[in-house]
Amino acid sequence: MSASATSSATQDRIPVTVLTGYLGAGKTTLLNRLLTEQHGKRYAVIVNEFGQIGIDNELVVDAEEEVFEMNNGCICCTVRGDLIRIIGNLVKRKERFDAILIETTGLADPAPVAQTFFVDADVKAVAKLDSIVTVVDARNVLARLDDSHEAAEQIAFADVILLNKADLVTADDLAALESRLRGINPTAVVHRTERCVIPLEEVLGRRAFDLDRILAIEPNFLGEDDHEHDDAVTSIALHETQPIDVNKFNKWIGRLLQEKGQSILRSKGILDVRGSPNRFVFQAVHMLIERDDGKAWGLDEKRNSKLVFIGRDLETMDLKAGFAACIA
Ligand SMILES: Nc1nc2c(ncn2[C@@H]2O[C@H](COP(=O)(O)OP(=O)(O)OP(=O)(O)O)[C@@H](O)[C@H]2O)c(=O)[nH]1
Repeated sequence: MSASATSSATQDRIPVTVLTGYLGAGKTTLLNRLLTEQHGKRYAVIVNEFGQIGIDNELVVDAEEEVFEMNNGCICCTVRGDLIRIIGNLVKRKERFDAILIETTGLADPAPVAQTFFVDADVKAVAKLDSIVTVVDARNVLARLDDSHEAAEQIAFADVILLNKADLVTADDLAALESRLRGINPTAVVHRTERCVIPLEEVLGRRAFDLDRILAIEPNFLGEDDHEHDDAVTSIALHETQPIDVNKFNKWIGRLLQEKGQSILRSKGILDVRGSPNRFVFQAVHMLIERDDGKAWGLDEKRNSKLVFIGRDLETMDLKAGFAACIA
């Protein structure tokens, strides 16, 4: 193939941006920000989450974009086949998409995700990895670097880092964090952000992914897949069909996270609250809780509640009984 033919083939491949970062760092916040900007482009979004009940797709803004959900496992392990299949299907309709955005679970090792774009011949022919964007939670990252190798991998693989939640730490903390990040990854562009506010062009279409840099960190990148997970982190998904009493729920969850928030890394739910026409959206990172009104329930819609916890020792916390006691 001539050089010009190669470069035009490369240009035709659909660019893929991988959004990664530890649980609760701000990946969905970033995704929503990108999707609501006036970009005039059409993106396909692939969301993978940890936990059997899909909540993230409901938290992604109601944009024009089509959202594909992969909930049956971690994107870097069992659902890689799904990823390959979804991308294959997407590019068949390529005229409709300018780029693909993939939000990984907070526990994903980005290496096997990135690897998919180099080792799978079908994917490689149609899509190219544009960049890996890692969102870092300024408040919790130091603890996570101590106890989770995924957090370090996500930073090491990044082409762009958003040092997010700048509002929750001091300027001195931010400077210290930034130098810690630089120690792990000297080449990524680091942006300090609050709620992932950043111009779209700093994140998308960077053409930043550099295979040689990755091979220098992980020489076996294109070889065998041998990544490991922190098996101590598990998830529990709860489902209720009867309406929830919001006061009981707030009291229960407040106390639970106060007492167990170190072990509960992330929790989120979309609840059917008695007397409310809207979904009640709850989310927390450790003990920091946010509550919001979500979309209104449709008149014929079957209302129900979903709640997911991700963390350590969850089976000791009687979560099912606690949630059941919040029924109105
Ligand atoms: N104070 C503060 N809160 C933030 C910021 N960015 C995001 N949040 C909140 O942090 C929580 C987690 O944000 P998400 O965007 O859902 O994080 P995520 O990385 O997608 O979470 P998972 O997909 O569960 O791993 C939400 O309650 C956000 O509103 C920020 O800059 N400052």
